[in-house]
Amino acid sequence: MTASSPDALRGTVESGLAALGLDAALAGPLLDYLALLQRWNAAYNLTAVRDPRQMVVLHLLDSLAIAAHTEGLQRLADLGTGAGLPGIPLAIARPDLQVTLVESNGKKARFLREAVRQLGLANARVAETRAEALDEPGAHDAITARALAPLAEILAVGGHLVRPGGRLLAMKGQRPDTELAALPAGWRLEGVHRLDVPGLAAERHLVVVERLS
Ligand SMILES: C[S@@+](CC[C@H](N)C(=O)[O-])C[C@H]1O[C@@H](n2cnc3c(N)ncnc32)[C@H](O)[C@@H]1O
Repeated sequence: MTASSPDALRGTVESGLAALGLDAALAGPLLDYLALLQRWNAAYNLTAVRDPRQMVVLHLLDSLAIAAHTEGLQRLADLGTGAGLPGIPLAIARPDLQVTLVESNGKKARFLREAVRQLGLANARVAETRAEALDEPGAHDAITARALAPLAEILAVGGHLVRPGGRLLAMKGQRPDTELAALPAGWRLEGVHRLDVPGLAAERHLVVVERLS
């Protein structure tokens, strides 16, 4: 059995889910998403990560490492979601969470619509638009962003989507101290949380910023 065989991949997903305190039953739909992503990636170039085991760790498990921080949220917008990261794994893991996948690139949005349809994700929808043009002021409990922009820029393009008291959940590598020093007025740093991504040695952090009332 190689590290990328179907059984090995399932094992990596299941042990990752266990480490994150998530249900092993999520492995099926997560692997369905991965298969779809691999299939479309051949023609659409959706992600530079092509090795299946790397895709499990860097995409699925990395996204799910913030699942615990979405507890209690009802509406979330994932800005610059690309191929659906972290939005689709979160929508799979949290069927009670309404996820809006915000993506301006037409090819990626097309993939997202197909993924939502084929995976039967009733709690996810695609907004093919730039985040700054999304006319849903204060409609979301939180916005997420991974590999999108510095914190101040994320808030400039998508801060209007967050309700007062709601949050930005920004996924970062090393602790982004320079970005933290440049937070705009009207926002308060709630915390910087170290993320443990199963199978990943690199440092990962989640920055949580609250919109003041
Ligand atoms: C580097 S990719 C990251 C994708 C995904 N979040 C991930 O972690 O794999 C950034 C994505 O954001 C999209 N994007 C950039 N600026 C945007 C904006 N203002 N509104 C919506 N999407 C945007 C790009 O089209 C691209 O797909």
